Amino acid sequence: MSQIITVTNQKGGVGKTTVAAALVCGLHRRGARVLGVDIDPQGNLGFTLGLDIGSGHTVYDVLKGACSIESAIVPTEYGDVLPSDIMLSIADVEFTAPQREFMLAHQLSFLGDRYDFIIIDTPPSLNLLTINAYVASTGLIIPMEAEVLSLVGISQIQDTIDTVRNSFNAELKVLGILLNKFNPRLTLSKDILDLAEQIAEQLNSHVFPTKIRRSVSVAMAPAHGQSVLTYSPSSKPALDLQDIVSIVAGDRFPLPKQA
Ligand SMILES: Nc1ncnc2c1ncn2[C@@H]1O[C@H](COP(=O)(O)OP(=O)(O)OP(=O)(O)O)[C@@H](O)[C@H]1O
Repeated sequence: MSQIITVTNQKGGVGKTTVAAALVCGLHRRGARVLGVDIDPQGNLGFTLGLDIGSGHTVYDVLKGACSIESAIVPTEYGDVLPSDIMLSIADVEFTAPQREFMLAHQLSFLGDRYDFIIIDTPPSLNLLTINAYVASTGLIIPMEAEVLSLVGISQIQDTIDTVRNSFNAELKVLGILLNKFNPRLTLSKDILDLAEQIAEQLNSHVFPTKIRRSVSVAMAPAHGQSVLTYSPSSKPALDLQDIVSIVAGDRFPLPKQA
């Protein structure tokens, strides 16, 4: 069975796409069969993985029932991708069918055992698409920027997780909170770590022991159609993200020797 992991936080710019792209690329390099699903209308996951945006079917077409999920998946050097579409921004008003929370889970079920991992990148909001991702998922990773404002609004994610667990997907787990743009030398970052640990406890989860350090290489990688993992593999954030990939990959998919 596929492990389906959604990278989520309704706050913008905390590193969702950075983490999702690193997971797709890192798991693919370890020989896992991996699909990245981009449900953020901004389309940044596809862009980061080198996709030519706007050239084929998208997850929007799939959810509308206009094409099969198989026909919309695009293989890339870094793993398969189901690209996003700006039209997803009106999904909340457009998709009104009963059971609309299950649209994505239903479509992913057609893939059977084709993938070991499906990684879903989400928009900075808690809308119908985010709920669809939570309903389809086995686990969530919540990236947070290591600053106070990043913690504001976290209770809304908690409420959404509770709703999904109570009504749609009782098995949904929070795999962990992932602190990003972390500066271990700042006292503030230590205070943030304490707060993040309290939040994680409320979610029955933990803060990943590895924090993602800040580096400009992360911001430069998407312009080259790459995750920071391949764009700047020895940079601090790439090393940190490799740790997270290792945790997700487990013993089944160790890092190949030449990587
Ligand atoms: N560790 C880091 N060091 C430096 N810059 C980073 C780091 N992580 C992310 N960034 C930069 O921060 C910005 C936001 O990152 P990203 O797009 O991954 O966040 P997001 O949560 O997906 O955003 P959105 O909510 O808009 O979808 C990008 O410019 C990215 O390059």
